[in-house]
Amino acid sequence: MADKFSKGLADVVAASTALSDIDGKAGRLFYRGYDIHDLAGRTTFEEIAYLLQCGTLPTRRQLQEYGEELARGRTLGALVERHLPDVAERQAPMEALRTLVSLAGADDPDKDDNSLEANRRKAARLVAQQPILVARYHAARTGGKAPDPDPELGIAGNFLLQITGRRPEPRHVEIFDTCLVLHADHTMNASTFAARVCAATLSDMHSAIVAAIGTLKGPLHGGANERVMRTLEAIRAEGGKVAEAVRAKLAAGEKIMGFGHRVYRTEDPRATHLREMSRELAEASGDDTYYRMSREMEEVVHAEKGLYPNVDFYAATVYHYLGIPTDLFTPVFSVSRMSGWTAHVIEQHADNRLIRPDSEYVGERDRKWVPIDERE
Ligand SMILES: CC(=O)SCCNC(=O)CCNC(=O)[C@H](O)C(C)(C)COP(=O)(O)OP(=O)(O)OC[C@H]1O[C@@H](n2cnc3c(N)ncnc32)[C@H](O)[C@@H]1OP(=O)(O)O
Ligand SMILES: O=C([O-])CC(=O)C(=O)O
Repeated sequence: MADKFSKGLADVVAASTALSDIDGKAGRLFYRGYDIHDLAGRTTFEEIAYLLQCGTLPTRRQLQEYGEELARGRTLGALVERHLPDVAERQAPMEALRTLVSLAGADDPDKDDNSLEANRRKAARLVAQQPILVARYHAARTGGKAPDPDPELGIAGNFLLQITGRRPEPRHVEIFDTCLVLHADHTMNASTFAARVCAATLSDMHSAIVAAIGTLKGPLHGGANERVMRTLEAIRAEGGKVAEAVRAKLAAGEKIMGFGHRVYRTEDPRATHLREMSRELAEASGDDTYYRMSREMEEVVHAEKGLYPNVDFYAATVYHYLGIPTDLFTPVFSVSRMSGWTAHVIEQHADNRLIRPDSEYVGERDRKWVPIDERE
């Protein structure tokens, strides 16, 4: 029996990892030893996925080969193709992804193989397929057809192309690529932990990813980015009184979406980049209302609660200005985090032990069993 109970496993070290590291006091984040500030804006998402899954930043040749593997891997299987229209009609985006990734597991050529090599191949396919699943889902529900991926564009550019139906501006591609880089991995966040718990039973890669998608969906985790935008939209529709709206929410005991973090005690280093990209896109769009509202919200929440924005806060307006539909914000998060989740499953399988914590029993004890006819 463990001697200490920590609600929400706060401050409990639940795994060892060589993938990412956070200094919550200093507000620093590292992927495999590289400072996020050195990676953001300088590396593509494909380089980061390779870094997480293979351990080093790729050479040009390795990146070329990895790009070819991703291009081959993005073809969807027969089961996914068959069920996609129904799923798009009946399920909300994150539910749909949970279903479609589960179906992709049945289609996967390595489905019965948990070896390191098979896991790496599955990881590349999952990274390649996730943006396609989101785009195809969106096309199916809107009755359109997603444009074919353009071999000149990477994952970021092709995603914007397929979602908006237009060839994206080069700067928009750079910005979105940076967003994907910033969301790729984040130590023992809830969805990654869920993936590792599943993988630690020696279950397969796709099962672990389905667990992760279901976990990312929640509003206290990845689902917050969509809620941020909905909050901004609602405040704008009611006259744009940000300070008043925030104070009313706090007075009602509501949480302000996009603020606070379990680990950071200062600014989330990803928010620093996202704020700047939001500002740039807002100014270029000719309507910076949502950016200005976000700045004001940040000031009020800090003054009232001492809380900082997390990764979900400015990601919302960045995606909005890039023309991504609001209900696809959390799916976009999953497009990036797929690189981290899959790397964590590889890492878990490579040095496994069942994850099975203890619980503190708070129920009644010593109750007497009573036959069913004598119960009241
Ligand atoms: C990618 C991501 O997952 S980033 C996080 C995305 N989630 C959100 O943005 C949702 C809003 N934020 C939150 O709910 C929390 O800050 C979490 C879930 C991120 C972290 O939760 P925890 O570490 O468990 O902190 P907890 O919820 O206990 O908060 C500590 C205190 O700060 C308050 N607080 C924390 N976040 C907020 C917030 N966003 N708005 C208002 N108050 C907040 C809590 O009410 C609590 O106050 P109390 O001690 O007076 O009860
Ligand atoms: O680490 C966390 O708890 C949440 C988070 O910021 C992430 O998953 O990116």
